[in-house]
Amino acid sequence: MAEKIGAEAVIGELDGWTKVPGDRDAIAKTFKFKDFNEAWGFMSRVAVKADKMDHHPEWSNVYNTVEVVLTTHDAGGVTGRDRDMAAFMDSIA
Ligand SMILES: C[C@H](O)[C@H](O)[C@H]1CNC2=NC(N)=NC(=O)C2=N1
Repeated sequence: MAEKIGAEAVIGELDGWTKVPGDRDAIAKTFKFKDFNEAWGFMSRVAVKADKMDHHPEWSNVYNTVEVVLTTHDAGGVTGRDRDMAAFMDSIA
């Protein structure tokens, strides 16, 4: 199982990610795109990556905005898998 490293460690390394409020150890970011087509393209690429990694975001989409929360349920918090997924999202957004 992936080891919990914690939200604070990861938000210190990445731009624009924050710890979710409350007790839950998870990181969040809101991605804004030009329009729905750009947002959906991003989600499609992330979906392929998530399927390959077997690591899945919690997310929602409204038009050009994608809100993402990442945590590792199995580990009860943020792990390197979340950091890798967050970095991938940043690299293609
Ligand atoms: C059985 C399967 O590998 C697990 O349920 C995976 C799937 N995707 C997952 N995604 C996330 N974000 N956290 C997990 O703990 C997780 N576990």
